[in-house]
Parts: sequence; C-alpha cells; structure tokens
Amino acid sequence: MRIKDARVIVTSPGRNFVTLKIVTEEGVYGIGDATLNGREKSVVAYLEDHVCPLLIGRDARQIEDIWQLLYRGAYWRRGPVTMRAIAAVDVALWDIKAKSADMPLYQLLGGRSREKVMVYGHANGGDIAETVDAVGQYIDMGYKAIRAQTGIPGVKDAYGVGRGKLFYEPADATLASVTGWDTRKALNTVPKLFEMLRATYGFDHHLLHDGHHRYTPQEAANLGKMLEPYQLFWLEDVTPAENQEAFKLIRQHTVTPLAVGEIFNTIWDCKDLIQNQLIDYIRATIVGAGGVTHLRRIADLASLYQIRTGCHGATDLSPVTMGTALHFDTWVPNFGIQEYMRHSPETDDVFPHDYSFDKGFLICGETPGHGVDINEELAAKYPYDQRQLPIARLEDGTMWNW
Ligand SMILES: O=C(O)C(=O)C[C@H](O)[C@H](O)CO
Ligand SMILES: [Mg+2]
Repeated sequence: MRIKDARVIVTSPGRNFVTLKIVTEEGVYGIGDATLNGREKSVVAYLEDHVCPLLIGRDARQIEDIWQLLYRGAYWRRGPVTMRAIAAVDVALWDIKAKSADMPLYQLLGGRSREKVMVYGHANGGDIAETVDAVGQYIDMGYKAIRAQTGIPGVKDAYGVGRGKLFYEPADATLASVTGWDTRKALNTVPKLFEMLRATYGFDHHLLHDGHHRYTPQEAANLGKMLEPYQLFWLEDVTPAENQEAFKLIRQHTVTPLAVGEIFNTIWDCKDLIQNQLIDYIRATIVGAGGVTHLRRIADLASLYQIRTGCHGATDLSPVTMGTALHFDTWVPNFGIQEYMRHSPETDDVFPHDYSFDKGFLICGETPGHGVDINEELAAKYPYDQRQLPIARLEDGTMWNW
C-alpha cells in the first residue's frame, strides 16, 4: 500500500485549519490535522517543503517507522511545528489503516473501554453573574462538567471571555491584540465565582477553571488553596510548565487537582510531572503531541502513576483532531475527561463527521477510520485569513503570559 500523494489543504470556515491528505495507490485516503493557531503557515511550509516529498512511495501501513523517520530523521527534535506535522501524517496513516481494516479507529487501538466520553464545556461571561448564568445554560444542555471563566474587574479582556457562549475564539486580529493581566485582581475574583457557582447549583456537577499560564507557582498554590472548598475537577495550566519542578511547590500547598499540557509536544515535556506525581490530568492531545502513536506513549506512562487524560479540545483543534481524540478516549484505559468547544456550522460543513453529543457525553461513530472527512470543494471557498493570538501585558506595560 504505497503513498501516491500527500498534500496540504488550508481553509478558513470562520477560523483557519491546516489539513494533510494522504492518498495511497489503491485510492484509500486519510486526513490529519496540522493546525497551529496563529502560526499556521509555518506548518504548511514544513509539510509541503520537507515532509510530503519524503512520504511518496513509502508503505502507508508502516506508521511507526514513518513516525520515527520524521522524528529522528530531521535531527532537530520536538517543537510545535515539527510535532504538528508529524501528528498530521500519523493521524492520516491511522485513518488509512483503519479504513483498510474496515474498522473504526478505536478497534485498532484495542477496542472499547467505555460507551461514551465525558466532555466539559467552556462557560464564560463578562462578570460573575453572567458566568453563573452561562454555567446554568450548560447544565440545562445536560453537561456534567463545565469550565467557568469570568471577566475580572480592572483587567482588559480577561482570558477565556469571548463573544460566543458555546466557544471561545481568541485569535481575533491580524496582528496580536493586547489584553491585560493582574494577579491580585484575579485572586480577588475567581474564588468568588466558584463560591457563587456552588451556592447556586450545588456540588453535583464537575467544575473546572483555566489559569492559562498566568500565575507564579506561589500564586498558583494560593489560588488552589482558596478554591479547595469548591471541590474543582481541575485547575488547568495554573503556571507555565517549562520548569516541571515548579509544580512541586503548588502540590505541597493544595489538594485541588491539577491539569497541564495543552501546549506540550512530547513525552519529555511531561515526564517529570508524571513521574513525580505533580499533576492529576495530562492535557496533551493528538495534534499537539505527535498524533495517536506518541499520545499513546504519554497516556501509558501516565497510567503507571494514576494520572488520567484530559485532551485539549478548543476550537483551533479541527474536527479531525476531535474525531481522532474521541477514538483515543474511547479506548484509553486511564481516560479522565475531554474538552469540547463546539465548532461553527461552517466548520462542521467543511469537515463532515460522525461523532455526536448526548447529554454531556460525546460518542464516536462506527465509520471505518477516524470518522472525519473534508469537503474539498467547500474548503476552497474559505481562503486563509491571517489571525494571531492575543498577548497580555501588566498595568505598567510589562509583557506577561497570555
Ligand atoms: O481550551 C483551552 O483550554 C485553551 O486554553 C485554549 C487556548 O487558548 C487555545 O487553544 C489557543 O489557541
Ligand atoms: Mg487551557
């Protein structure tokens, strides 16, 4: 089963997506997501100039060897561009293998470990009252788990507050827009939000919160401690994780569960966090961390330490990643939760898929492969639209983590 063609499709049905399509001589094709929000064209060039030519003529069934070829063969390892390109190839090849076997992908991974996949939605509002209402709307839709983000008085465009009630789309400007940050003000606001949420809705639902890399370890420990009475499912990306040791300090001070990893690319980014049991959930996902082949290794390492998965699933991860993640989640023994930010109807039309939502759970379909396709004719109607992620600055102008 030789690879005859490998090409990149860029489309922007409301937001940019980069998709790799691999076609075999037998005519079986697979698709993989390579979207890197705000830096899409770097992956397009990496794939078109350096990866696609290497694939032609290779046996599409040799997924592991091709993964190793792209990882070791480049000499330059890791990083978001390289690993997204590898992920796109990997997912397209798993799609081809599963289609050839006439099986949904989860069957090839080892079969079903669960009937459905618990997801969390992203509720947000300009202030606490609005966010409390937004959480209520998710509860009405049947969600069991909801991440809550609120505007913070005195902070310009706090993280996670958007125009959409069912999603949050931060890449909103051709050149990065400037938002603000103030830890003191956040620490005054976030615990009040969760106090109000528990007072309004009780303790039956899972609540989550995203710190989006803003706090220092000490501030993060303080936030985790203040949130303990509200029993969060997790506190996410509460401090940057380049220094994995930083989580030791947070861990010593709070029992609020910690999740991290949506920007991780490889097992090396989380090895110490996992082996020292410094986190409870690993957020690495298919497109970010080298595809099914590599994410599986991360999940297996995590399982040794009772750490569970919690794949990133924002709108910048295309339906191809969502579909593949759902097959992964359906199989992976140490599943925790899956993030689910809904795509626009335009995006759903460009990427027809067979997964469905039912009362707080997503269910992957039984179509052979990962169950997501691309309508190329429709995709061609949405040309690339240059957008960047915002940046964050403190009140005095100091550059901070967005
Ligand atoms: O969904 C999340 O948890 C995020 O933190 C979303 C990120 O800001 C987004 O994926 C950036 O492109
Ligand atoms: Mg996040």
